[in-house]
Amino acid sequence: MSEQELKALRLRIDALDEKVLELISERARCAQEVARVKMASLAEGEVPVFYRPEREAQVLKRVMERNKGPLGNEEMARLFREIMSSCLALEQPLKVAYLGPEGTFTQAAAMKHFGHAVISKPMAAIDEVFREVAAGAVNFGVVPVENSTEGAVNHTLDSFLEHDMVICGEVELRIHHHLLVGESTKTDSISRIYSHAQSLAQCRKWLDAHYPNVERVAVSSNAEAAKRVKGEWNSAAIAGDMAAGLYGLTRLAEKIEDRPDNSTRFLMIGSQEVPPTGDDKTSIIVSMSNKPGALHELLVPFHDNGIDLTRIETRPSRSGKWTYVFFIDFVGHHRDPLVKGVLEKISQEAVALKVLGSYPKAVL
Ligand SMILES: C=C(O[C@@H]1C=C(C(=O)O)C=C[C@H]1O)C(=O)O
Repeated sequence: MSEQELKALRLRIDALDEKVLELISERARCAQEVARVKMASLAEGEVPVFYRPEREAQVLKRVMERNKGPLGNEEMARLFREIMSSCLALEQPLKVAYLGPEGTFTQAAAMKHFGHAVISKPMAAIDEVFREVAAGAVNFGVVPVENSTEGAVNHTLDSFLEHDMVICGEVELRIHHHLLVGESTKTDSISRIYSHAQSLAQCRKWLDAHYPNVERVAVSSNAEAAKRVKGEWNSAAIAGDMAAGLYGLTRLAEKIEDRPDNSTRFLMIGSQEVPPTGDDKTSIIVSMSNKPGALHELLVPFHDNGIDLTRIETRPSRSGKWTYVFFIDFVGHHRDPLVKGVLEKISQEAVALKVLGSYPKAVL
């Protein structure tokens, strides 16, 4: 390509960037106007709601539907995700607590869902995230809820039994683990591998094949594992890209998870009810009396009404020995007439029924 051609193309890009810049600024001014309208239409004593997850899901979906390339739909939606995040921050910067420390997959999930223009706060444990949200110190919390290889995150499910929380969103992340070492690690003398118990489990076969006699040490998070390795000559960590970058570690082996489709689902928790978008999910907790056929009774109304169950999990109820609660996710919104009918039917049979929230299905 000639120098002249290159110069002409760069001039075109400069001109386009100017237009993009002007359009983004115009969009941001619109968001400021939206904030003004929201404030002006408040009733006496009413708190303004700036963040509207249902609207954001619709914006992203529209972008993906209309995108003609060459950028892929997900790539384009990610760009718009960040533009919206910045526009919302002009209205009100969101405060988000997540399962920390910095560099965890939960932080990556928080950024994927809310974008980077949020004030984020790492918490030491899942229960702390719930408490921070309940105390009103942050607007939302982000916690892992299930992994495609290892199943439920029980700490999260149990925390829902203890706190009154509304689920207002979900996000899924593909989880890639790497074996990481620090500058001072002697790679032929590794005698200890740190990681979170879930991640050690997700890489069990790989570890059995490559480091069968090395001690596996479970720590509170992958980021904590990465942090420890930094100063030790005989240890390695299993963690993801964010932790590797944050602690300046190098990859001795990449993508070592046993299943290539290894993914984790995260929930956004808060106190805000989300209106329907037409493509929603609902999460409920139900406890049934301990009698034969109780689970069957619980599931029949879903089947009869053609409602798609996406997940069912059982946990001890913590209020009596050998009594259980069911965590159920299904497609639909609790305001849909069909879903309403099913929930009414179930509540007639159940000892207790709690709707944890209806929220847009993950777009990204
Ligand atoms: C602009 C609004 O407020 C926020 C910002 C949005 C955006 O930038 O598109 C969308 C929804 C809200 O989270 C709105 O409610 O429309």
